Amino acid sequence: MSALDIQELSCSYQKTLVLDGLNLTLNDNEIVCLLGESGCGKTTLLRAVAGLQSELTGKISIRQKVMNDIDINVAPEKRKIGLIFQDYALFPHLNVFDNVAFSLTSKLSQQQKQQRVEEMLALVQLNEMSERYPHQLSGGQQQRIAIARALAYQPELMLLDEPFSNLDQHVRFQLIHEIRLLLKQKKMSALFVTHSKEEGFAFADRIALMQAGKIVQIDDAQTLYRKPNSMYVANFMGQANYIDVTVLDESTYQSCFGVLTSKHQSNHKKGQKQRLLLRPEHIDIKHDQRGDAVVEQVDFQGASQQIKVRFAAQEFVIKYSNHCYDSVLFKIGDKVTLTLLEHGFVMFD
Ligand SMILES: Nc1ncnc2c1ncn2[C@@H]1O[C@H](COP(=O)(O)OP(=O)(O)OP(=O)(O)O)[C@@H](O)[C@H]1O
Repeated sequence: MSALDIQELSCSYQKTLVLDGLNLTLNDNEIVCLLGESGCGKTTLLRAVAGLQSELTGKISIRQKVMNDIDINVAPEKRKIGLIFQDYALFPHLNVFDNVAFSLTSKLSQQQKQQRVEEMLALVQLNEMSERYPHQLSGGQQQRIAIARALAYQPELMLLDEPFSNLDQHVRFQLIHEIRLLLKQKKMSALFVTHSKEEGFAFADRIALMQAGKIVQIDDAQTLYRKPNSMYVANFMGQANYIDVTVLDESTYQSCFGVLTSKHQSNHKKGQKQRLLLRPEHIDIKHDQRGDAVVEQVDFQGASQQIKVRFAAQEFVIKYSNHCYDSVLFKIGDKVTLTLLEHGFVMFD
């Protein structure tokens, strides 16, 4: 059964289309990340699923129950969703225990409530802190309480809007892994908004990349990075070099690196021009006094060097891994030779 099904969803603000006939399905026990640049409609989509958005057309179903359709608009509190925001949204005047207990229905006895809250606090490993108030907790602890509160309500779907962006780098990735594990333990499906691809990589099973109110590609992180379906996706997912190639036959291409041979056959036509994607780690660099490429910029990044090189009248960005202590260091003006390493022959028109 799908946890969430969105069909042809459109939404406008004052006649400006923000969601444009968008389709998305979340599987059971799946975490999907909505990724995209600022203003592409991520939060609007999350708000639409939560029932907080007006001016919608299209259909939204949660666990096959229709929430939005022509003449249907189920109220937010009846959608059985857990919401987590960037600012934690805890009640400052309630202690941790009461914050977590807040959304529990009055149908539960006092003892059942106590049990549920204790279970949730144990889950986020904060049972020692039930008497504290939000201002006595770190940002990471407050977010774990917000998660405990959302889970206590036993939602059918979790919606998370930039939940990690107020935390520093170290706590952020620790919490991302912790909460992912927790959602998996609880077999919870979740839709998660971020503009950070690193967060998406770490937290989600699949990433839906949005552009101007549409999902342009949805896949796991490796596929999005290695097999982007457009230059927009390729550029969003990481640094990209492109070279012009001419198709010689179904598996060979003429390029500034000579003739390139792919292991796979394509249906490109002989003579066709294509743009070939080369990630910075697909190009090897070696010092060479007789080399026909020149180093223009070097950024030492600890584990690697990012090197800009001019070759064949264009600039290439190369990632050189400092895998041993005395790895070669490059400097501006060095003459070098570039060689292509194995890559996926991803090409665009
Ligand atoms: N209440 C509103 N009234 C008018 N326009 C709005 C309103 N809320 C959002 N918008 C516009 O709708 C578009 C999508 O906004 P949305 O907040 O969904 O984007 P987003 O992808 O979540 O962006 P960000 O990453 O910056 O949060 C933007 O162009 C935004 O300016």
